[in-house]
Amino acid sequence: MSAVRPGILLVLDGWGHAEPGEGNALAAADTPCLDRLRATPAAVLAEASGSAVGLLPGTVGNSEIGHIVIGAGRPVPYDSVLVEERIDTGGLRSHEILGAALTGLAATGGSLHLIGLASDGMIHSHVRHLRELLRIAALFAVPAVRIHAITDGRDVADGTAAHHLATVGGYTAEAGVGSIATVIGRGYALDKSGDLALTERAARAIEDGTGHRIGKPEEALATGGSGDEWVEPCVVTGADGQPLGPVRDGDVVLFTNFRSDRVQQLADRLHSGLAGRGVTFLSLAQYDTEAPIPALVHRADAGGGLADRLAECGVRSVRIAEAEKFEHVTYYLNGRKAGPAPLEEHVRIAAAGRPDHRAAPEMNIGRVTEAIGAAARRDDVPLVVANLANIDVVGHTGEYAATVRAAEHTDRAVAALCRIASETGRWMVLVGDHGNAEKMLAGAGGASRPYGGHTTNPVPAVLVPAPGREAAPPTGTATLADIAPSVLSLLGLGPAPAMTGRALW
Ligand SMILES: O=C(O)[C@@H](CO)OP(=O)(O)O
Ligand SMILES: [Mn+2]
Ligand SMILES: [Mn+2]
Repeated sequence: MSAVRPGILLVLDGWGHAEPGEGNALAAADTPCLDRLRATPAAVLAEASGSAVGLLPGTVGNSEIGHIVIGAGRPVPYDSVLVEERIDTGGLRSHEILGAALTGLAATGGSLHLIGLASDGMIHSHVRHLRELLRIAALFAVPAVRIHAITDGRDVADGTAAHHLATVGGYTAEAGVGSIATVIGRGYALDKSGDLALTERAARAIEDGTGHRIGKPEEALATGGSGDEWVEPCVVTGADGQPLGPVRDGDVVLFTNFRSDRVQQLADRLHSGLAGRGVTFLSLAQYDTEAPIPALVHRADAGGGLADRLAECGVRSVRIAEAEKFEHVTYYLNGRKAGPAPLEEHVRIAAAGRPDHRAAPEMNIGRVTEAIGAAARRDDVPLVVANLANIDVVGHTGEYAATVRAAEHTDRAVAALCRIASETGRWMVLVGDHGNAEKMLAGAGGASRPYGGHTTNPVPAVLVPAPGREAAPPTGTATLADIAPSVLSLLGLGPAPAMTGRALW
Protein backbone atom coordinates (compact mmCIF):
# COMPACT_ATOMS: atom_id res chain seq x y z
CA MET A 1 0.00 0.00 0.00
CA SER A 2 2.92 2.35 0.60
CA ALA A 3 3.14 3.05 -3.13
CA VAL A 4 -0.39 4.40 -3.25
CA ARG A 5 -0.51 8.20 -3.39
CA PRO A 6 -3.50 9.32 -1.28
CA GLY A 7 -6.16 11.69 -2.52
CA ILE A 8 -9.68 13.06 -2.35
CA LEU A 9 -12.33 12.87 -5.06
CA LEU A 10 -14.85 15.62 -4.48
CA VAL A 11 -18.03 15.80 -6.53
CA LEU A 12 -19.62 19.23 -6.49
CA ASP A 13 -23.18 18.27 -7.31
CA GLY A 14 -24.75 20.41 -10.01
CA TRP A 15 -21.53 22.40 -10.69
CA GLY A 16 -21.92 23.26 -14.36
CA HIS A 17 -20.16 25.75 -16.55
CA ALA A 18 -21.72 28.62 -18.49
CA GLU A 19 -20.49 32.08 -19.38
CA PRO A 20 -21.43 34.71 -16.80
CA GLY A 21 -24.85 36.18 -17.54
CA GLU A 22 -28.39 36.54 -16.30
CA GLY A 23 -29.44 33.53 -14.26
CA ASN A 24 -25.91 32.17 -13.73
CA ALA A 25 -25.83 31.83 -9.95
CA LEU A 26 -22.34 30.29 -9.94
CA ALA A 27 -20.78 33.17 -11.83
CA ALA A 28 -22.55 35.70 -9.63
CA ALA A 29 -21.46 34.10 -6.34
CA ASP A 30 -18.37 35.30 -4.53
CA THR A 31 -16.22 32.15 -4.85
CA PRO A 32 -12.54 33.13 -4.70
CA CYS A 33 -11.28 29.59 -4.11
CA LEU A 34 -13.23 27.94 -6.92
CA ASP A 35 -12.33 30.82 -9.26
CA ARG A 36 -8.65 30.34 -8.46
CA LEU A 37 -8.83 26.57 -8.99
CA ARG A 38 -10.69 26.96 -12.27
CA ALA A 39 -7.99 29.35 -13.51
CA THR A 40 -5.18 26.83 -12.92
CA PRO A 41 -3.72 25.01 -15.96
CA ALA A 42 -5.00 21.68 -14.65
CA ALA A 43 -8.63 22.77 -14.96
CA VAL A 44 -10.74 21.44 -17.83
CA LEU A 45 -14.36 21.26 -18.86
CA ALA A 46 -15.83 17.77 -19.05
CA GLU A 47 -18.90 16.63 -20.94
CA ALA A 48 -21.56 15.44 -18.48
CA SER A 49 -24.71 15.14 -20.58
CA GLY A 50 -26.05 13.43 -23.70
CA SER A 51 -24.25 10.59 -25.43
CA ALA A 52 -20.91 11.37 -23.73
CA VAL A 53 -22.31 9.75 -20.58
CA GLY A 54 -24.79 7.26 -22.07
CA LEU A 55 -27.87 9.46 -22.40
CA LEU A 56 -29.77 10.37 -25.56
CA PRO A 57 -28.03 13.17 -27.47
CA GLY A 58 -28.93 16.54 -26.01
CA THR A 59 -30.36 15.15 -22.77
CA VAL A 60 -29.49 16.96 -19.53
CA GLY A 61 -27.25 15.10 -17.12
CA ASN A 62 -28.42 13.83 -13.76
CA SER A 63 -26.94 12.63 -10.51
CA GLU A 64 -27.50 8.95 -11.16
CA ILE A 65 -25.85 8.70 -14.54
CA GLY A 66 -23.26 11.30 -13.52
CA HIS A 67 -22.05 9.26 -10.55
CA ILE A 68 -22.41 5.96 -12.42
CA VAL A 69 -20.09 7.23 -15.18
CA ILE A 70 -17.68 8.90 -12.73
CA GLY A 71 -17.34 5.46 -11.13
CA ALA A 72 -17.49 3.26 -14.22
CA GLY A 73 -14.91 5.13 -16.28
CA ARG A 74 -17.03 4.63 -19.39
CA PRO A 75 -20.39 5.84 -20.65
CA VAL A 76 -23.14 3.48 -19.48
CA PRO A 77 -26.36 3.28 -21.54
CA TYR A 78 -28.87 4.81 -19.15
CA ASP A 79 -32.31 3.37 -18.47
CA SER A 80 -34.01 6.15 -20.47
CA VAL A 81 -32.02 5.16 -23.56
CA LEU A 82 -32.79 1.47 -23.13
CA VAL A 83 -36.51 2.26 -22.77
CA GLU A 84 -36.42 4.41 -25.91
CA GLU A 85 -34.64 1.66 -27.85
CA ARG A 86 -37.27 -0.82 -26.78
CA ILE A 87 -40.01 1.55 -27.91
CA ASP A 88 -38.32 2.42 -31.23
CA THR A 89 -37.88 -1.20 -32.20
CA GLY A 90 -41.50 -1.99 -31.32
CA GLY A 91 -40.22 -4.22 -28.53
CA LEU A 92 -42.60 -2.87 -25.94
CA ARG A 93 -45.61 -3.75 -28.13
CA SER A 94 -44.47 -7.34 -28.38
CA HIS A 95 -43.32 -7.57 -24.76
CA GLU A 96 -44.37 -10.91 -23.35
CA ILE A 97 -44.95 -9.86 -19.74
CA LEU A 98 -46.80 -6.68 -20.70
CA GLY A 99 -48.82 -8.53 -23.32
CA ALA A 100 -49.91 -11.19 -20.85
CA ALA A 101 -50.95 -8.59 -18.26
CA LEU A 102 -52.94 -6.53 -20.77
CA THR A 103 -54.60 -9.56 -22.37
CA GLY A 104 -55.73 -10.53 -18.89
CA LEU A 105 -57.35 -7.12 -18.39
CA ALA A 106 -59.18 -7.33 -21.71
CA ALA A 107 -60.63 -10.63 -20.50
CA THR A 108 -61.61 -9.53 -16.99
CA GLY A 109 -62.62 -5.93 -17.64
CA GLY A 110 -60.03 -4.63 -15.18
CA SER A 111 -58.08 -1.38 -15.34
CA LEU A 112 -54.51 -0.54 -16.16
CA HIS A 113 -53.06 2.08 -13.78
CA LEU A 114 -50.16 4.09 -15.15
CA ILE A 115 -48.28 5.88 -12.38
CA GLY A 116 -45.45 8.28 -13.17
CA LEU A 117 -44.00 11.74 -13.34
CA ALA A 118 -45.97 13.63 -16.00
CA SER A 119 -43.38 15.82 -17.68
CA ASP A 120 -40.79 15.78 -20.42
CA GLY A 121 -37.86 16.33 -18.04
CA MET A 122 -36.17 13.07 -19.09
CA ILE A 123 -34.57 12.68 -15.66
CA HIS A 124 -37.12 10.40 -14.02
CA SER A 125 -39.53 9.96 -16.91
CA HIS A 126 -40.80 11.28 -20.22
CA VAL A 127 -44.46 11.60 -21.16
CA ARG A 128 -43.76 10.11 -24.57
CA HIS A 129 -43.25 6.76 -22.84
CA LEU A 130 -46.72 7.14 -21.37
CA ARG A 131 -47.98 7.87 -24.88
CA GLU A 132 -46.57 4.58 -26.15
CA LEU A 133 -48.12 2.68 -23.23
CA LEU A 134 -51.51 4.23 -24.01
CA ARG A 135 -51.20 3.16 -27.64
CA ILE A 136 -50.30 -0.35 -26.53
CA ALA A 137 -53.26 -0.43 -24.14
CA ALA A 138 -55.50 0.52 -27.07
CA LEU A 139 -53.97 -2.25 -29.23
CA PHE A 140 -54.79 -4.75 -26.51
CA ALA A 141 -58.29 -3.32 -26.07
CA VAL A 142 -57.74 -2.69 -22.36
CA PRO A 143 -61.15 -1.57 -21.08
CA ALA A 144 -59.94 1.27 -18.84
CA VAL A 145 -56.65 3.05 -18.28
CA ARG A 146 -56.31 5.25 -15.21
CA ILE A 147 -53.42 7.68 -15.21
CA HIS A 148 -51.99 8.78 -11.89
CA ALA A 149 -50.19 11.93 -12.98
CA ILE A 150 -47.38 13.17 -10.76
CA THR A 151 -46.72 16.88 -11.30
CA ASP A 152 -43.10 17.97 -11.65
CA GLY A 153 -41.80 21.55 -11.38
CA ARG A 154 -38.27 20.32 -10.62
CA ASP A 155 -36.90 18.63 -13.75
CA VAL A 156 -38.85 21.17 -15.78
CA ALA A 157 -39.69 24.80 -15.03
CA ASP A 158 -42.18 25.27 -12.23
CA GLY A 159 -45.63 26.33 -13.39
CA THR A 160 -45.63 24.07 -16.45
CA ALA A 161 -47.80 21.29 -14.98
CA ALA A 162 -50.94 22.56 -16.76
CA HIS A 163 -49.14 22.22 -20.08
CA HIS A 164 -47.97 18.67 -19.27
CA LEU A 165 -51.42 17.58 -18.06
CA ALA A 166 -52.85 18.91 -21.32
CA THR A 167 -50.24 16.91 -23.25
CA VAL A 168 -51.28 13.77 -21.40
CA GLY A 169 -54.92 14.58 -22.14
CA GLY A 170 -54.00 14.88 -25.82
CA TYR A 171 -52.33 11.47 -25.75
CA THR A 172 -55.43 9.83 -24.26
CA ALA A 173 -57.60 11.41 -26.97
CA GLU A 174 -55.19 10.20 -29.64
CA ALA A 175 -55.10 6.65 -28.25
CA GLY A 176 -58.84 6.62 -27.59
CA VAL A 177 -58.25 5.26 -24.11
CA GLY A 178 -57.20 6.58 -20.72
CA SER A 179 -58.18 9.27 -18.25
CA ILE A 180 -56.32 11.07 -15.51
CA ALA A 181 -57.59 9.67 -12.21
CA THR A 182 -55.30 11.39 -9.72
CA VAL A 183 -52.97 14.40 -9.79
CA ILE A 184 -50.28 14.43 -7.11
CA GLY A 185 -47.23 16.64 -6.64
CA ARG A 186 -43.87 14.89 -6.74
CA GLY A 187 -43.10 16.18 -3.25
CA TYR A 188 -45.67 13.64 -2.00
CA ALA A 189 -45.42 10.88 -4.58
CA LEU A 190 -41.67 10.86 -5.10
CA ASP A 191 -40.33 11.43 -1.59
CA LYS A 192 -37.10 9.53 -1.10
CA SER A 193 -36.19 10.90 2.30
CA GLY A 194 -38.14 8.22 4.15
CA ASP A 195 -40.98 10.59 5.08
CA LEU A 196 -43.63 7.90 4.89
CA ALA A 197 -46.45 10.33 5.76
CA LEU A 198 -45.95 12.01 2.37
CA THR A 199 -45.89 8.67 0.54
CA GLU A 200 -48.97 7.56 2.45
CA ARG A 201 -51.02 10.49 1.17
CA ALA A 202 -50.01 9.76 -2.41
CA ALA A 203 -50.68 6.04 -2.02
CA ARG A 204 -54.14 6.55 -0.48
CA ALA A 205 -55.19 8.77 -3.36
CA ILE A 206 -54.14 6.12 -5.86
CA GLU A 207 -55.36 2.99 -4.14
CA ASP A 208 -58.57 4.20 -2.50
CA GLY A 209 -59.39 7.57 -4.01
CA THR A 210 -58.78 9.33 -0.70
CA GLY A 211 -57.76 12.93 -1.22
CA HIS A 212 -58.87 16.34 -2.34
CA ARG A 213 -61.73 15.77 -4.80
CA ILE A 214 -61.76 17.55 -8.15
CA GLY A 215 -63.91 17.36 -11.25
CA LYS A 216 -61.12 18.00 -13.78
CA PRO A 217 -57.37 17.27 -13.55
CA GLU A 218 -56.27 20.89 -13.99
CA GLU A 219 -58.26 21.92 -10.90
CA ALA A 220 -55.55 20.17 -8.87
CA LEU A 221 -53.02 22.84 -9.75
CA ALA A 222 -54.72 25.46 -7.59
CA THR A 223 -53.66 23.42 -4.53
CA GLY A 224 -49.96 23.77 -5.38
CA GLY A 225 -49.35 26.96 -3.42
CA SER A 226 -45.64 26.16 -3.26
CA GLY A 227 -45.45 25.16 -6.91
CA ASP A 228 -46.05 22.11 -9.07
CA GLU A 229 -43.93 19.94 -6.78
CA TRP A 230 -46.37 20.35 -3.93
CA VAL A 231 -49.73 19.92 -5.64
CA GLU A 232 -51.89 18.14 -3.04
CA PRO A 233 -52.91 14.54 -3.70
CA CYS A 234 -56.10 15.12 -5.74
CA VAL A 235 -58.66 12.60 -6.87
CA VAL A 236 -60.69 13.11 -10.05
CA THR A 237 -64.35 12.14 -9.72
CA GLY A 238 -66.57 10.84 -12.52
CA ALA A 239 -70.12 11.75 -13.49
CA ASP A 240 -71.37 9.70 -10.54
CA GLY A 241 -69.32 11.78 -8.12
CA GLN A 242 -67.11 8.78 -7.28
CA PRO A 243 -63.33 8.64 -7.73
CA LEU A 244 -62.35 7.42 -11.19
CA GLY A 245 -59.36 5.42 -10.31
CA PRO A 246 -59.18 3.33 -7.14
CA VAL A 247 -57.24 0.13 -7.69
CA ARG A 248 -59.53 -2.91 -7.75
CA ASP A 249 -58.98 -6.64 -7.52
CA GLY A 250 -57.25 -7.96 -10.60
CA ASP A 251 -56.05 -4.55 -11.91
CA VAL A 252 -52.57 -3.97 -13.31
CA VAL A 253 -50.34 -1.24 -11.86
CA LEU A 254 -47.50 -0.10 -14.11
CA PHE A 255 -44.97 2.50 -12.96
CA THR A 256 -43.74 4.60 -15.87
CA ASN A 257 -40.67 6.31 -14.36
CA PHE A 258 -37.44 4.89 -15.72
CA ARG A 259 -35.38 6.13 -12.77
CA SER A 260 -35.87 4.21 -9.56
CA ASP A 261 -34.61 6.29 -6.65
CA ARG A 262 -37.60 8.57 -6.18
CA VAL A 263 -40.42 6.23 -7.13
CA GLN A 264 -39.36 3.17 -5.17
CA GLN A 265 -40.71 4.32 -1.78
CA LEU A 266 -44.19 4.76 -3.33
CA ALA A 267 -43.91 1.54 -5.32
CA ASP A 268 -43.08 -0.43 -2.17
CA ARG A 269 -45.89 1.22 -0.23
CA LEU A 270 -48.47 0.45 -2.93
CA HIS A 271 -47.19 -3.08 -3.34
CA SER A 272 -47.69 -3.86 0.33
CA GLY A 273 -50.93 -1.85 0.62
CA LEU A 274 -52.52 -3.70 -2.28
CA ALA A 275 -51.18 -7.10 -1.28
CA GLY A 276 -54.65 -8.57 -0.72
CA ARG A 277 -56.15 -7.39 -3.99
CA GLY A 278 -54.51 -9.69 -6.53
CA VAL A 279 -52.96 -6.77 -8.37
CA THR A 280 -50.22 -7.31 -10.97
CA PHE A 281 -47.31 -4.90 -10.57
CA LEU A 282 -44.93 -3.93 -13.37
CA SER A 283 -42.35 -1.20 -13.86
CA LEU A 284 -41.15 0.25 -17.15
CA ALA A 285 -37.51 0.05 -16.04
CA GLN A 286 -35.75 -1.90 -13.32
CA TYR A 287 -36.25 -0.62 -9.76
CA ASP A 288 -34.42 -1.10 -6.49
CA THR A 289 -37.63 -1.78 -4.58
CA GLU A 290 -37.86 -4.22 -1.72
CA ALA A 291 -40.90 -5.72 -3.46
CA PRO A 292 -40.11 -7.89 -6.46
CA ILE A 293 -41.64 -5.81 -9.26
CA PRO A 294 -40.96 -7.24 -12.73
CA ALA A 295 -39.34 -4.72 -15.08
CA LEU A 296 -40.22 -4.42 -18.76
CA VAL A 297 -36.74 -3.11 -19.58
CA HIS A 298 -33.63 -4.28 -17.74
CA ARG A 299 -30.71 -2.04 -16.88
CA ALA A 300 -27.21 -2.10 -18.31
CA ASP A 301 -24.29 -3.48 -16.35
CA ALA A 302 -22.34 -0.62 -14.76
CA GLY A 303 -19.76 -2.74 -12.93
CA GLY A 304 -16.06 -3.15 -13.51
CA GLY A 305 -15.30 0.41 -12.44
CA LEU A 306 -13.45 2.31 -9.74
CA ALA A 307 -14.87 0.37 -6.78
CA ASP A 308 -14.00 -3.01 -8.28
CA ARG A 309 -10.50 -1.83 -9.12
CA LEU A 310 -9.98 -0.43 -5.59
CA ALA A 311 -11.15 -3.74 -4.10
CA GLU A 312 -8.81 -5.67 -6.40
CA CYS A 313 -5.86 -3.51 -5.33
CA GLY A 314 -6.77 -3.57 -1.63
CA VAL A 315 -7.33 0.18 -1.43
CA ARG A 316 -9.59 1.41 1.36
CA SER A 317 -12.00 4.28 0.63
CA VAL A 318 -14.36 6.35 2.73
CA ARG A 319 -17.53 7.70 1.07
CA ILE A 320 -19.16 10.80 2.53
CA ALA A 321 -22.30 12.72 1.55
CA GLU A 322 -25.47 14.31 2.83
CA ALA A 323 -28.47 11.95 2.82
CA GLU A 324 -29.77 13.44 -0.48
CA LYS A 325 -26.64 12.31 -2.30
CA PHE A 326 -25.54 9.36 -0.20
CA GLU A 327 -26.53 6.66 -2.71
CA HIS A 328 -24.69 8.60 -5.37
CA VAL A 329 -21.23 8.29 -3.82
CA THR A 330 -21.90 4.69 -2.77
CA TYR A 331 -24.42 2.66 -4.77
CA TYR A 332 -24.27 4.54 -8.09
CA LEU A 333 -20.54 5.25 -8.02
CA ASN A 334 -20.05 1.53 -7.38
CA GLY A 335 -21.97 0.56 -10.51
CA ARG A 336 -25.31 0.02 -8.72
CA LYS A 337 -23.98 -2.58 -6.34
CA ALA A 338 -25.73 -2.58 -2.98
CA GLY A 339 -23.84 -2.53 0.33
CA PRO A 340 -20.30 -1.39 1.03
CA ALA A 341 -17.46 -3.39 -0.50
CA PRO A 342 -15.11 -4.95 2.11
CA LEU A 343 -12.65 -2.05 2.20
CA GLU A 344 -15.26 0.67 2.03
CA GLU A 345 -16.65 2.86 4.81
CA HIS A 346 -19.79 4.95 4.38
CA VAL A 347 -20.60 8.18 6.21
CA ARG A 348 -24.13 9.49 5.69
CA ILE A 349 -24.80 12.97 7.07
CA ALA A 350 -28.53 13.31 7.79
CA ALA A 351 -30.45 16.51 8.43
CA ALA A 352 -32.92 16.75 11.29
CA GLY A 353 -36.54 17.14 10.15
CA ARG A 354 -37.56 18.49 6.74
CA PRO A 355 -34.99 21.16 5.88
CA ASP A 356 -35.85 24.44 4.17
CA HIS A 357 -33.09 24.77 1.60
CA ARG A 358 -34.04 28.32 0.70
CA ALA A 359 -33.63 29.48 4.27
CA ALA A 360 -30.58 27.30 5.03
CA PRO A 361 -28.55 26.90 1.82
CA GLU A 362 -25.55 25.81 3.87
CA MET A 363 -27.37 22.51 4.52
CA ASN A 364 -24.94 20.32 6.51
CA ILE A 365 -21.82 21.30 4.64
CA GLY A 366 -19.93 21.92 7.89
CA ARG A 367 -20.49 18.35 9.05
CA VAL A 368 -19.65 16.95 5.63
CA THR A 369 -16.40 18.93 5.57
CA GLU A 370 -15.50 17.74 9.07
CA ALA A 371 -16.11 14.13 8.08
CA ILE A 372 -13.92 14.54 4.99
CA GLY A 373 -11.21 16.07 7.16
CA ALA A 374 -11.38 13.20 9.66
CA ALA A 375 -11.11 10.59 6.88
CA ALA A 376 -8.32 12.50 5.14
CA ARG A 377 -6.26 12.53 8.34
CA ARG A 378 -6.28 8.74 8.49
CA ASP A 379 -3.19 7.02 7.14
CA ASP A 380 -5.13 3.86 6.36
CA VAL A 381 -7.46 5.64 3.92
CA PRO A 382 -5.85 6.24 0.53
CA LEU A 383 -9.04 7.55 -1.08
CA VAL A 384 -11.79 9.79 0.28
CA VAL A 385 -14.80 10.23 -2.01
CA ALA A 386 -17.33 12.89 -1.09
CA ASN A 387 -20.20 14.87 -2.54
CA LEU A 388 -21.04 18.48 -1.69
CA ALA A 389 -24.76 18.66 -2.41
CA ASN A 390 -25.57 22.35 -1.93
CA ILE A 391 -25.29 23.75 -5.44
CA ASP A 392 -27.63 21.13 -6.83
CA VAL A 393 -30.09 20.75 -3.99
CA VAL A 394 -30.52 24.48 -3.42
CA GLY A 395 -30.46 25.05 -7.18
CA HIS A 396 -33.54 22.85 -7.45
CA THR A 397 -35.54 25.36 -5.40
CA GLY A 398 -35.21 27.64 -8.42
CA GLU A 399 -34.35 30.47 -6.04
CA TYR A 400 -31.46 32.45 -7.38
CA ALA A 401 -30.35 34.28 -4.21
CA ALA A 402 -30.31 31.11 -2.12
CA THR A 403 -28.34 29.28 -4.82
CA VAL A 404 -25.74 32.06 -4.90
CA ARG A 405 -25.34 31.55 -1.15
CA ALA A 406 -25.11 27.78 -1.61
CA ALA A 407 -22.21 28.33 -4.02
CA GLU A 408 -20.52 30.64 -1.51
CA HIS A 409 -20.83 28.05 1.28
CA THR A 410 -19.42 25.46 -1.11
CA ASP A 411 -16.49 27.73 -1.92
CA ARG A 412 -15.59 28.12 1.76
CA ALA A 413 -15.81 24.35 2.26
CA VAL A 414 -13.57 23.74 -0.75
CA ALA A 415 -11.05 26.26 0.61
CA ALA A 416 -10.99 24.36 3.92
CA LEU A 417 -10.60 21.06 2.07
CA CYS A 418 -7.70 22.44 0.02
CA ARG A 419 -5.94 23.23 3.30
CA ILE A 420 -6.70 19.75 4.64
CA ALA A 421 -5.47 18.13 1.41
CA SER A 422 -2.25 20.09 1.63
CA GLU A 423 -1.72 19.27 5.34
CA THR A 424 -2.32 15.58 4.73
CA GLY A 425 -0.21 15.38 1.56
CA ARG A 426 -3.17 14.51 -0.66
CA TRP A 427 -4.09 15.44 -4.19
CA MET A 428 -7.70 16.46 -4.75
CA VAL A 429 -9.88 16.14 -7.84
CA LEU A 430 -13.00 18.30 -8.03
CA VAL A 431 -15.69 17.62 -10.62
CA GLY A 432 -19.35 18.43 -11.24
CA ASP A 433 -21.73 15.55 -12.02
CA HIS A 434 -23.98 17.68 -14.28
CA GLY A 435 -24.92 21.31 -14.66
CA ASN A 436 -27.64 22.99 -12.63
CA ALA A 437 -26.95 26.26 -10.82
CA GLU A 438 -25.21 27.97 -13.75
CA LYS A 439 -28.65 28.23 -15.36
CA MET A 440 -31.46 29.44 -13.14
CA LEU A 441 -33.70 30.89 -15.86
CA ALA A 442 -35.40 29.05 -18.70
CA GLY A 443 -37.47 30.08 -21.68
CA ALA A 444 -36.95 32.72 -24.29
CA GLY A 445 -36.95 36.49 -23.82
CA GLY A 446 -39.84 37.85 -21.78
CA ALA A 447 -41.14 34.33 -21.12
CA SER A 448 -38.10 33.31 -19.10
CA ARG A 449 -38.96 32.01 -15.66
CA PRO A 450 -37.08 30.60 -12.66
CA TYR A 451 -35.59 27.21 -13.48
CA GLY A 452 -34.22 24.78 -10.94
CA GLY A 453 -33.51 21.89 -13.28
CA HIS A 454 -30.35 20.36 -14.71
CA THR A 455 -28.57 21.43 -17.88
CA THR A 456 -26.55 20.07 -20.80
CA ASN A 457 -23.58 22.30 -19.94
CA PRO A 458 -20.15 20.80 -19.38
CA VAL A 459 -18.80 20.65 -15.84
CA PRO A 460 -15.46 21.84 -14.48
CA ALA A 461 -12.90 19.17 -13.58
CA VAL A 462 -9.85 20.31 -11.65
CA LEU A 463 -6.85 18.65 -10.12
CA VAL A 464 -5.29 20.21 -7.04
CA PRO A 465 -1.93 18.43 -7.05
CA ALA A 466 -0.44 16.99 -3.88
CA PRO A 467 2.07 19.35 -2.22
CA GLY A 468 5.30 19.51 -4.20
CA ARG A 469 3.78 18.10 -7.38
CA GLU A 470 2.53 19.81 -10.48
CA ALA A 471 -0.23 19.00 -12.89
CA ALA A 472 0.15 19.21 -16.65
CA PRO A 473 -2.81 20.69 -18.51
CA PRO A 474 -4.95 17.94 -20.05
CA THR A 475 -5.42 17.90 -23.80
CA GLY A 476 -8.48 17.04 -25.87
CA THR A 477 -12.09 16.80 -24.82
CA ALA A 478 -12.76 15.49 -21.34
CA THR A 479 -15.86 13.62 -20.13
CA LEU A 480 -17.01 12.19 -16.81
CA ALA A 481 -15.71 8.82 -18.04
CA ASP A 482 -12.17 10.20 -17.59
CA ILE A 483 -12.52 10.70 -13.84
CA ALA A 484 -12.10 7.10 -12.65
CA PRO A 485 -8.97 6.48 -14.80
CA SER A 486 -7.60 9.82 -13.56
CA VAL A 487 -8.24 8.95 -9.91
CA LEU A 488 -6.62 5.54 -10.35
CA SER A 489 -3.61 7.07 -12.10
CA LEU A 490 -3.20 9.68 -9.34
CA LEU A 491 -3.32 6.86 -6.78
CA GLY A 492 -0.57 5.17 -8.78
CA LEU A 493 -2.81 2.44 -10.19
CA GLY A 494 -3.75 1.46 -13.71
CA PRO A 495 -7.31 1.61 -15.10
CA ALA A 496 -9.76 -1.29 -15.10
CA PRO A 497 -10.05 -3.15 -18.42
CA ALA A 498 -13.65 -2.06 -19.02
CA MET A 499 -12.81 1.65 -18.74
CA THR A 500 -12.79 3.63 -21.96
CA GLY A 501 -11.98 6.99 -20.36
CA ARG A 502 -8.40 8.21 -20.04
CA ALA A 503 -6.34 9.73 -17.25
CA LEU A 504 -6.53 13.51 -17.61
CA TRP A 505 -3.56 14.32 -15.40
O1 LIG B 1 -33.77 15.39 -7.32
C1 LIG B 1 -33.82 14.57 -8.26
O2 LIG B 1 -34.38 13.50 -8.20
C2 LIG B 1 -33.14 14.94 -9.55
C3 LIG B 1 -34.00 15.91 -10.28
O3 LIG B 1 -35.27 15.35 -10.47
O4 LIG B 1 -31.89 15.50 -9.29
P1 LIG B 1 -30.58 14.60 -9.18
O5 LIG B 1 -30.39 13.93 -10.51
O6 LIG B 1 -29.50 15.63 -8.91
O7 LIG B 1 -30.78 13.66 -8.07
MN1 LIG C 1 -26.28 15.61 -9.15
MN1 LIG D 1 -30.29 17.48 -9.13
